[in-house]
Amino acid sequence: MTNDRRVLIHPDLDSLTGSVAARFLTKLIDILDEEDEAHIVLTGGTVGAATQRAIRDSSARDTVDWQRVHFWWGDERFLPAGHADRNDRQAREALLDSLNLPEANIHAFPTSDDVPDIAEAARVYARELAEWTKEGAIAPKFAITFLGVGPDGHVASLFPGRERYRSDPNTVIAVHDAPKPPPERLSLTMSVINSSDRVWMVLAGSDKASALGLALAGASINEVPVAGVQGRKRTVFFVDGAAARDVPEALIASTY
Ligand SMILES: O=C(O)[C@H](O)[C@@H](O)[C@H](O)[C@H](O)COP(=O)(O)O
Repeated sequence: MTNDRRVLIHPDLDSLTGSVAARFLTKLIDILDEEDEAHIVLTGGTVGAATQRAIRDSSARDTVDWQRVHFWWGDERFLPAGHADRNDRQAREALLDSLNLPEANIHAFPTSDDVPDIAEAARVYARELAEWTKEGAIAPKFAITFLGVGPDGHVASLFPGRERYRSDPNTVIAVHDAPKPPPERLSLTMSVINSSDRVWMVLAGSDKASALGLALAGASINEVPVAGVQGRKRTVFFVDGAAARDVPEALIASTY
């Protein structure tokens, strides 16, 4: 199988999230057969959260040795601890609180009350990433990075027309002007996202169709940031029929 970007089309959101959950748990078991631990990057957003709930509700959930799984985030809203809009709070409620998972395995971005200076918060998370990064790598060995995709084609908190964020040589950036509220966010950079073994994007709804179609038709990363996403081994778009409206036929791997 090549590393070409693959599009898997599902009839609706529920079948999409159920399929991703089943694939995720199966892949994680395979990975843990080979590796001592697995590092996973979670995403914020509604489709990401629905996917997390589907993993939580899967009958196969507890076949995974969660003690050996670490969770990170692709981005975070720069808000105080426990704020309802924080991606880590939403992921804990949707999935992590249901897992037999050590707290030390949860690598959340700093909170705005703990580290009030957002630039320092970005440096704090970059240091934590570095603690788990092997010699010669730029980030921990992320087995799977989940990403939601915005209607404008943003992923994590990398938005169109903000070249300075995507080409930043650091691993974590502070975003001050996010068009998706809240404006202050922290985000992994594209190079870190693309250092992942696998990037799995989850998107549903007709409002995502244009961005996905443009990205797959060769739009620039500046215009449609998702166009710049490429995992080291696999890059998969899990979509529903509405989001797949503009996907070139040749790129459709499966329709369920
Ligand atoms: O912090 C965030 O908001 C997310 O990380 C963001 O990148 C999200 O994944 C997309 O905006 C898609 O969100 P939906 O899945 O809700 O459309």
